[in-house]
Amino acid sequence: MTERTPTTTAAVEVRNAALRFGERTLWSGLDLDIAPGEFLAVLGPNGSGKTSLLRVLLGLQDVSDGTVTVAGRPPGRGNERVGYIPQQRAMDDGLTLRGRDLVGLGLDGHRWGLGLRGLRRRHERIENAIDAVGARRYADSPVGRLSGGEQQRLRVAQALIGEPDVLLCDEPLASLDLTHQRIVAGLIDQRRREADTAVLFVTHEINPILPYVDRVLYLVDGQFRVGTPDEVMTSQTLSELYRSRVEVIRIGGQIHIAGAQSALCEDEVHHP
Ligand SMILES: Nc1ncnc2c1ncn2[C@@H]1O[C@H](COP(=O)(O)OP(=O)(O)OP(=O)(O)O)[C@@H](O)[C@H]1O
Repeated sequence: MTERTPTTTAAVEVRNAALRFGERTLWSGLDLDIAPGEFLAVLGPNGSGKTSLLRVLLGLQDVSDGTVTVAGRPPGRGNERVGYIPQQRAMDDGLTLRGRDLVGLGLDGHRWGLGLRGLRRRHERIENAIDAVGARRYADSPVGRLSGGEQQRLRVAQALIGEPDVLLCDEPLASLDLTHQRIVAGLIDQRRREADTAVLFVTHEINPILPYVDRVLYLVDGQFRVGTPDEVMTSQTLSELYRSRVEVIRIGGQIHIAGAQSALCEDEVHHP
């Protein structure tokens, strides 16, 4: 096990940050502290800058203004304390990499020392990660042959094996069936409860993760709101953000959004 020092400061700190591409401002004046163990959902229509925010936190994109730290450091720079679950995409059928090797890639960049002891520790960590996501049955299969849900469980194991303090998830439930959505969302929630990992979860559909969400960051066309789901997911707040009438309806513990504006796409299938 990696030694964990208790974190008292924010896991992610964003100060007065802006991101611009040419004339276009995706967001500006963004202040955000994400606490250890907090689950933040990042919502918004296509092109509002959700993935770009993750890219900033991964160190793949510089902010135009302001400052950002992730797990106590500037983003990127080989920060082992950050896990990333990319958008679900089917892997190439011909990919012969085995499940356990895919999971092991999540340990690259970690120091294991030389010799058998290091190898044994690495092996144990991989086995534990595979068990934690219930992927033992297909851990030795070529990943290209696995179903989307099985592949996604392995990606979760790969992201969690480094014991991250911050977990960045980019629509990890897209194209999973309801059962697998529940399983994957539950695994992510379990991690933050057991290990105080802060979670940033980009999604178009809040309902599968609603029981876990502490706060929402909702981005629309350069504007944003941050708050609890009860504060942000209201007709008034979303109408202000979209600058047109939007109805938020809560039925059976779920949130449904209806709006005149075609830009709204929370209830549509996304990224076919
Ligand atoms: N490096 C770049 N240069 C110029 N424009 C960019 C760059 N990266 C992203 N953009 C633009 O910024 C906007 C936001 O993109 P981003 O992928 O962050 O949106 P998103 O909210 O994740 O959208 P989606 O829901 O469709 O995934 C898009 O219009 C995109 O074309």
